[in-house]
Amino acid sequence: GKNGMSKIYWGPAHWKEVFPVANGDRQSPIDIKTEETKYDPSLRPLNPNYDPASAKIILNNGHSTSVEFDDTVNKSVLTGGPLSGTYRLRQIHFHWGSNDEAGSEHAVDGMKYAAELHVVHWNAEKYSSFVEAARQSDGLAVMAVFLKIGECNPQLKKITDRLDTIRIKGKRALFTNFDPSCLLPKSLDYWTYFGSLTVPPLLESVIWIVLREPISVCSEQLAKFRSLLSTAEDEVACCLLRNYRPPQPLKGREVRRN
Ligand SMILES: Oc1ccc(S)c(O)c1
Ligand SMILES: [Zn+2]
Repeated sequence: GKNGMSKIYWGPAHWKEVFPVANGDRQSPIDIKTEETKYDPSLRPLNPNYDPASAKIILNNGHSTSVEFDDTVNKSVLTGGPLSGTYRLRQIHFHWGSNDEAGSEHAVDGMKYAAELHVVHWNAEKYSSFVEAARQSDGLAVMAVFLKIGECNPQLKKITDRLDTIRIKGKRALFTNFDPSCLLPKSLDYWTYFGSLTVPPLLESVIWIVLREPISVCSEQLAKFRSLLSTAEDEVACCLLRNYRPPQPLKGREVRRN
């Protein structure tokens, strides 16, 4: 990690030294080459069904900001799409860059968006906890939504307006009555492939569902994400300017589309 003294930057290039799976066969994110995606008629429509009462807190964990949901019961779930069974909503979080030109993790024909939202679910039908599911090849389902620079997003404002109260790493605040469907685009058309977490421990347990239509975000809203701190109270302040992992080798994987 970073500290005031020796600036040891623990960036993505170093992760393989501690997590060898960083060089695995199903790492994320990837650059989606649209001409090579394969239409799959067996893919069903996505069916997100979230209860706003499930939202609990908004958190700065030092490498992103997340909204955490009550995942002790099947109140907010995702079914359909490529999924067999019911996946329970756990949290949403964001990835962004130090400028508006890059920041998304997945790319589309080499093009990056300004940021990316991850809506994280776990297979509560087969496994008894998120931590157990995160170790299974079909344990997690993450919906990725691209954020494209444009109009300020009134739904995203509910989140960006609270970031000044959780600037320091480890800070959290109450955050309820929030249905993350409000951050989804009109079309739920998607690409899907088998991948991993994009942050350490980079576990290869994610069924990725990347929505093809982006939502909008304005520069001022992105600037608020960058003003979060990656450092705790007792450390020299360091801004969370960027937290996206670059695209990883496809290693023969197929990307399907509905
Ligand atoms: O639980 C998760 C944490 C981080 C990331 S990038 C995920 O995709 C899931
Ligand atoms: Zn993520």
